[in-house]
Amino acid sequence: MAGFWGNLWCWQRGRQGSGYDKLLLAGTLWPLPCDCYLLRFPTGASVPPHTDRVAQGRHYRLNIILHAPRRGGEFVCARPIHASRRIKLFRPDVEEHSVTTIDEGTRWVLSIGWVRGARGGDTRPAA
Ligand SMILES: O=C(O)CCC(=O)C(=O)O
Ligand SMILES: [Fe+2]
Repeated sequence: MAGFWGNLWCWQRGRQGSGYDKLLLAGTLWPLPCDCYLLRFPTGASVPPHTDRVAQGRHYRLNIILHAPRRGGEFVCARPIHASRRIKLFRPDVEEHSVTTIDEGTRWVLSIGWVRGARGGDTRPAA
């Protein structure tokens, strides 16, 4: 957990190692494990298909597309809970998801994740 909080307000490479960066803005452990990231995807970045599993509980994520790139950068998830142009609510632990290559421009996303049913558990950082 020290590693998690140590990353507060520091830009880091995204976990999928595919050219995007993440900034941990805030997080809580109680009453619900929760994290809030700003994600930045420069031209050429993408996210390959993956799931974000948690050790315990059900992981939910609400992604708000603050700024869409000029071309590319589409969120792909076959079974989101809710998906509109700017708002994506999904279960990243069970539904495979990905982002197509950003062909032109920069994509900015506010990503809020939480885990239900995991007292003292841990949320997985976004992506
Ligand atoms: O940026 C996105 O649309 C999805 C990134 C992702 O993999 C996630 O939020 O778990
Ligand atoms: Fe993800």
